[in-house]
Amino acid sequence: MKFLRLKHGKEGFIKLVEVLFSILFSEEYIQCKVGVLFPMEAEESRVAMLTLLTVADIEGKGRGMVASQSLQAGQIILQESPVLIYSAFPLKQPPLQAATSSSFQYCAHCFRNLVGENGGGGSVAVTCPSCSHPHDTIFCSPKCHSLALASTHTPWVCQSLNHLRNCPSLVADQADERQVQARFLVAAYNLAMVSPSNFQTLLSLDGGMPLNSEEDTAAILYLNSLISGLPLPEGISAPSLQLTAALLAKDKRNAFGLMEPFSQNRERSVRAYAIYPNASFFNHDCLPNACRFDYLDTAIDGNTDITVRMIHNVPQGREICLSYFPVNLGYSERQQRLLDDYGFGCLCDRCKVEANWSNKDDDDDEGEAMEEEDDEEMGMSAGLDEEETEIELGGDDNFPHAYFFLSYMCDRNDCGGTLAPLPPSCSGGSNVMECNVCGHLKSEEEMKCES
Ligand SMILES: C[S@@+](CC[C@H](N)C(=O)[O-])C[C@H]1O[C@@H](n2cnc3c(N)ncnc32)[C@H](O)[C@@H]1O
Repeated sequence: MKFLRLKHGKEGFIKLVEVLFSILFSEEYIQCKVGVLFPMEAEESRVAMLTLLTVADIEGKGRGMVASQSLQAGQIILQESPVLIYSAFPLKQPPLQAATSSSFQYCAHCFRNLVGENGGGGSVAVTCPSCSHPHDTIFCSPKCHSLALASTHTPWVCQSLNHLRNCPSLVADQADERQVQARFLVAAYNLAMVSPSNFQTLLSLDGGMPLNSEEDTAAILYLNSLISGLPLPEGISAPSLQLTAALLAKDKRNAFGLMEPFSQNRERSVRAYAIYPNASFFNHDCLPNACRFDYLDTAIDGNTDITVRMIHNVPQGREICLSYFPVNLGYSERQQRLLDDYGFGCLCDRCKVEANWSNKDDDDDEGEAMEEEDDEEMGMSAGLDEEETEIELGGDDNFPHAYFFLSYMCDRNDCGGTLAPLPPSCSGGSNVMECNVCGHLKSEEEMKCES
């Protein structure tokens, strides 16, 4: 098998991994400066990808993405593959009757749905012969299986997941979240072995999260002892507590949830988590100017790629931000989530305005606030033409972002998605908006009729 061949036949590679581990597991590494750590080829590929965007220091936010040139509504500004991807399902076996809603349904490598209209599996699906719970590790095709053997599901991953699934303290006593974190750590340590440069990229991401609580500390201690107990390849020592803590923080701050398709009246759950090398530089804004699309169940290659598109035009030099959650959340919930998950309080223009709203603790849905706005104000905002799609935050002190909600919020029930125009063609910008959650396409005419 590939892993064993590497271990016994390619001493040079193993030496490299050993050196890497010995550096990585030392405390000094975690305190090193990022620039020093990128290998040349990773740095070069970043530069090549980022012709439209520049990574820059942004006051109070660390690094961020800035437009290197003016960007047009709908323009694709970033499309890239993950450096790391792992299942969002706990390790424990679901009861048989729940199997249809579990990881049984997905390819363990590309995470496409194995059933349903886009199911990639069908009769060619392959089960991992070495997994103790083979149903947890199904691949949609022999191709995905062989790709996984060399990357996401190496024999070491297979052995480690088997070990963890048989660990009663994890599968019986720990919360689902802990089991998913254990999956992440296995994926991350595997990355160090199969792609040292991608592992370095992972380590270079933001994640100096201070421990929030005794619970966090206990979780890190527990997970580190769990991972230290895995059968590590010869010559590789157990990971340090500091490295495990740093990896968990990087995951928490940078992982994107790849979601189940939208379905009305059903809460959307996460199918897999993915970490992208450049998309991780986007900071948050509660009124974003770009948004992400993913097309996990498409049949074409690159289904786990992230695509980031501009919501509206922005000039060169402007910071490009995403919203880390649906934009229709209320002020208090947004602040709480950012504090809990990312360790910062949001000071964006929208939050500055909403901080002064007297009912900010009750604002669980911005849509309601919007409906209370008078028609005149809404009509005026909706009347702005394409040339002026830069959002004006100065107009109305009470609800200056009404224009954003009217123009860029999906209005389908329970969706909460953001709309961005389809990519412009050589004949000009598109006037069809796509929702990044439900996928609904809406023409400018429909939008005008509604307003
Ligand atoms: C996905 S990373 C974004 C890139 C990051 N700034 C960096 O230096 O690599 C998320 C982290 O960026 C910072 N951040 C993002 N948006 C911010 C904002 N609006 N205000 C302050 N900090 C922000 C927080 O530290 C957050 O945990």
